[in-house]
Amino acid sequence: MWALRAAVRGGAWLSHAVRGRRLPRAALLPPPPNPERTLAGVRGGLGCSEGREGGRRVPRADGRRSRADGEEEPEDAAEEEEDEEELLRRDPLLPAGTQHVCLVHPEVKWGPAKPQGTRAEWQVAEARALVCTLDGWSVVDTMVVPTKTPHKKLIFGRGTLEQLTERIRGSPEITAVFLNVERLATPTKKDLEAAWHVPVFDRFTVVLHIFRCNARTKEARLQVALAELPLLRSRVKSDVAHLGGCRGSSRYTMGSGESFLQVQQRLLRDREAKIQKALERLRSKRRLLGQQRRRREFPVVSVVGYTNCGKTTLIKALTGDAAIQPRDQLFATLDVTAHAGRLPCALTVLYMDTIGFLSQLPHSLVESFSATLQDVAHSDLIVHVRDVSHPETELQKASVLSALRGLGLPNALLESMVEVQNKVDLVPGYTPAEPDVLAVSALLGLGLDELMARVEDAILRATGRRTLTLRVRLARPQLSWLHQEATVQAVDVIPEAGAADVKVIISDSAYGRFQKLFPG
Ligand SMILES: Nc1nc2c(ncn2[C@@H]2O[C@H](COP(=O)(O)OP(=O)(O)OP(=O)(O)O)[C@@H](O)[C@H]2O)c(=O)[nH]1
Ligand SMILES: [Mg+2]
Repeated sequence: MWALRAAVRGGAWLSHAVRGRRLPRAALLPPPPNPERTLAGVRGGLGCSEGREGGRRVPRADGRRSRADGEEEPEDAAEEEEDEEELLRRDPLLPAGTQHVCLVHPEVKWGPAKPQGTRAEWQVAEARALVCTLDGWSVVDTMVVPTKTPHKKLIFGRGTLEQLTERIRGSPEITAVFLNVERLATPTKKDLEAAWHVPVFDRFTVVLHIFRCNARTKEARLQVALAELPLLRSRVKSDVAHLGGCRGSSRYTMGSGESFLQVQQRLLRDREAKIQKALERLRSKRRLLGQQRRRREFPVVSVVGYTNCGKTTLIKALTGDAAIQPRDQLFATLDVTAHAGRLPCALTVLYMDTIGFLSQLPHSLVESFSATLQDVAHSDLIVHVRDVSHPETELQKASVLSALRGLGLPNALLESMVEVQNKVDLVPGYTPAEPDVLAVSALLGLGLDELMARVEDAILRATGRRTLTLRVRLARPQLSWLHQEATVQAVDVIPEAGAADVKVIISDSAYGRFQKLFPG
């Protein structure tokens, strides 16, 4: 799934610090002479229009395209598409092939840095699940290592670090270390790699990689590219610091008047602006689709929850959509997708499958995906799915609720949220402690009728729909209008009157239009 190289690199030069086994070949290359080329060519993707040849556009020396009006915009849709594809081209984050990972979990036992509401063993289980999500990766050793200094450069005290180093270096089967911290500063990563002789990864890189592998639509892929920028920024800084030691970081390059660092930072700013612009284009298209959907008045049910809790499985069960493929994987779903389903009253609703939450999800990842989650704000109902078989189910719930609060959703939407406790088949004799929740097994189809009835009730209330029986004349187009604009539940024809009594579920606005069109 992944090509080699970028595993331990923050650019080609990182390798100076990482000597030992299994070094990627490209990491041993000398630094390229031209920083623009370094980013655009070697790292693949920064400064995306630089270095392109052929075609109608000629890049300026600074890599930007000029237009008569001074605007720097793609000229047509095909070019936009091409630009987007180029933004998405990048080096792999993790090495390819089989990896035998040593999972190191720094445990803070006391003080303000001690994580609340969780236990080391649960955090280790989640970290293990993240590693095992990667193709060909397995955990061969797990160490929970106490630390009083998690914020210091090397995370552990000297003696502990020495013991850890001895154990890792004494285990030749270990090919990588997953250090279960949110983000590793580049110098820390380099020092640990130099000490341990294997690549070291943090949660950010692993989660980002999983996101990359699972992002299907262009929007999701661009969001991942946006989330990657902090990683590229810290690499640039560290590359420059390294260069400073051996070649002089503030050297001005190619007569441009910019220092090496400035060139690279500019390329990153350009890249960020281009990604934002491409995302905005895609989002405005989506907004248009949303408006069309609203015009047709399909109520929307957003299905949210912690990753792997069973959201996709539940939607599949509720809609019977055979094309949906749930997977036992963290972050299997990265795109918001809509699936039509019918409620018992025959009303069609759209279930929106959403990206799952993860506690301690790196901030920039959450931020870059928050626009996707903004869609939740436009739904008529939120269904919060929980995996009650998970040991950390309460913590997961708290983490989802706090993320939802952070989205600034309307109060009415938060208050009407339906909680679904899933995977009850894995907890024999399970009964929910709370009165208002529904216990289901999406996989076995248990409890779904009750859930549908609850969704129906909430949707009718939230969308101002009601059930009415309307007398229509058969000679007039009222019945076909109702079929199109409302949900017809029953038609009782009265032949002698040339009329019918029609039972419909109809929104307030549609009923208003009906009365105007067919007065009397
Ligand atoms: N035993 C059991 N397994 C379930 C149930 N619901 C889902 N699963 C399993 O849980 C795993 C994850 O299911 P998904 O539906 O992909 O979960 P998700 O919440 O969409 O996950 P992400 O998209 O990765 O956030 C799959 O292996 C499902 O078969 C259930 O009710 N019982
Ligand atoms: Mg899913």
